[in-house]
Amino acid sequence: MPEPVIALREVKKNYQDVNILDIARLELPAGIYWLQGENGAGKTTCMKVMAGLIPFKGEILLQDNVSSRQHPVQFRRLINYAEAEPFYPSFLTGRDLLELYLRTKGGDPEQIRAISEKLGVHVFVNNPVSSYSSGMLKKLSLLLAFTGNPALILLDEPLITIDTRALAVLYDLIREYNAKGVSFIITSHQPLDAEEVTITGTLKVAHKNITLN
Ligand SMILES: Nc1ncnc2c1ncn2[C@@H]1O[C@H](COP(=O)(O)OP(=O)(O)OP(=O)(O)O)[C@@H](O)[C@H]1O
Repeated sequence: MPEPVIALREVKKNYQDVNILDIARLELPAGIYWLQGENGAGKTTCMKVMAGLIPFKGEILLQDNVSSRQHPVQFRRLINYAEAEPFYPSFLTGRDLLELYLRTKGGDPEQIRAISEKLGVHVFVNNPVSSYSSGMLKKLSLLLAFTGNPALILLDEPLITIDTRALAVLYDLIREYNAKGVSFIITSHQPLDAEEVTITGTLKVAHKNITLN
């Protein structure tokens, strides 16, 4: 089996006393994965755990040797996450956030400028996020997910709220970045368009565990 892009070992996540995830072992080779599960099954929790954004028990390895425990900074640089319902401090502009991400995550500013124009973010990037519609917020969060040099990008419900033009751009980006070696895990209650992306496998979250098909 090729080197996994992400490997989970004995990962457990509780909210207060309630156990939400209990994953003994999961290894994913590079690819594009559709993460499925019923409402409340734990998909968003799983993504936040994978991205190192919330505390959990156990360990996650990226690219076989970057550990969530031993190399937390390097770990977070290799993984990007776009929230289902992004929320940013209202007084910031899209440009403030973009500059912060480019400063902390790095990556090619020209490439991000090009994506911004394709998604139409450049039109409103100088306005405070408090003035954005839900679709504009979503486009900004998707743009931020392509900053840096990630090995894995987690997209939580990326298909909802964006217009059809932005959706076509997003599918192009997923294909383009995947061809460059970037893996994706995507949650969606709607099927991903099989003509736009070839899914490597489906991941099912159920009974606190994740299975790969
Ligand atoms: N901050 C929190 N504190 C306590 N419980 C939480 C918190 N966030 C999520 N939960 C609980 O964890 C479980 C999993 O929630 P999660 O948001 O991960 O599900 P999901 O699969 O993404 O659902 P959906 O498809 O509805 O978005 C749910 O029972 C939810 O109530």
